[in-house]
Amino acid sequence: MKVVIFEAEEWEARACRALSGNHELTCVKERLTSDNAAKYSDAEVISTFINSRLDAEVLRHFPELRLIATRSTGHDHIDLAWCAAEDIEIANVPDYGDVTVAEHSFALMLAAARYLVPAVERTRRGNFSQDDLRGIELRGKTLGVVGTGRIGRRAIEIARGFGMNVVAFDVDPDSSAAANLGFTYLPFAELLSQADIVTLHLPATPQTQDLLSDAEFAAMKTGALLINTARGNIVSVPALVRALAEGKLRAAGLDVLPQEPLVREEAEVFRGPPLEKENLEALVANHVLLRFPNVIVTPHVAYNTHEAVARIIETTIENIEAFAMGSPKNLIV
Ligand SMILES: NC(=O)C1=CN([C@@H]2O[C@H](COP(=O)(O)OP(=O)(O)OC[C@H]3O[C@@H](n4cnc5c(N)ncnc54)[C@H](O)[C@@H]3O)[C@@H](O)[C@H]2O)C=CC1
Ligand SMILES: O=C(O)C(=O)CO
Repeated sequence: MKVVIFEAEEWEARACRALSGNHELTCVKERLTSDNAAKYSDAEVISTFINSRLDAEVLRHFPELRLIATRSTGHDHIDLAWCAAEDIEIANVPDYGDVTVAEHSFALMLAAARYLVPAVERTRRGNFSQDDLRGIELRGKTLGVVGTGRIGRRAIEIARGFGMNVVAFDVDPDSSAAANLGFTYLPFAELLSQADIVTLHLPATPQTQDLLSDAEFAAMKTGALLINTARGNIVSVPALVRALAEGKLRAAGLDVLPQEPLVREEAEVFRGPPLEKENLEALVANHVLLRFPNVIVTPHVAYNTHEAVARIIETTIENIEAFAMGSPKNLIV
């Protein structure tokens, strides 16, 4: 099959040589966009990371396309309806990141709880003042986990190790996990009112867009922490800014933001057509958010450990081979 791997770092391109000789392989460093898609229009299989937006505008350039092998767990960057209508299958990597992402959530949680970033910035300037650096312990606090899939369950295991109480919400609760890991499912509103720290581990879908907005922040405990390693648009950033400005939240640790490509490539915004009002608002809100001293933002790196990226490429190769052999794996249904 003609296979094109986009967003491929050199080591990934080398790893992809493990694909069987039956395939014609092209590795491209850049992300896939409507500007470069036509160059690869005979591809039957494409693989991208999450920075390529695979919507109709891009995918219509690929008349031969049969499989998208996304090198991610999340698939909100792909137009599922278009793919279904065009008989394009999608395979993801569902289980590379539970440990890696859950550990990053705790890195953010501890950093937010102990003001780690301002503390380190201060000592780097030779300032050893302890003013405003008194934090909180995790032990004995209640963690609210939204989404008890692979990453959420791993986060719960870590939380139990810290001596935290755990409450959780999931649209598809897993009672045996609750019994085995020692946590309690609650309705979403109750979780918000009981949790000292809320951590998000659910996918971005039309149903989860702005799941946390003004009403949900109002329902949270004053002084609560929010951790988001899931997807940016699950949290309304204007509402989050209001909650921080009003002192409702103590701090937030965020690995993801809405409109990440816009934030990352701001110069592009001014080269292209004027932004829609909604996107402009998201961009402005992100900027305000980035200036709060009690907000820690990492650049969507929760997935990024040596172990996890090796698992991603290994599974992607397996996904492509399995599809080519007629016994597809990890298809999103
Ligand atoms: N920041 C990063 O680098 C990474 C972020 N992620 C994000 O983490 C998300 C979760 O990953 P996994 O735990 O592996 O997925 P998973 O599929 O194992 O678990 C997701 C859970 O969310 C639940 N869920 C779905 N809709 C919900 C709703 N409306 N309310 C409450 N729960 C809901 C599901 O029932 C499921 O239990 C991914 O979808 C992805 O967006 C994943 C990997 C890396
Ligand atoms: O695997 C995913 O869904 C990611 O977000 C990787 O960054």
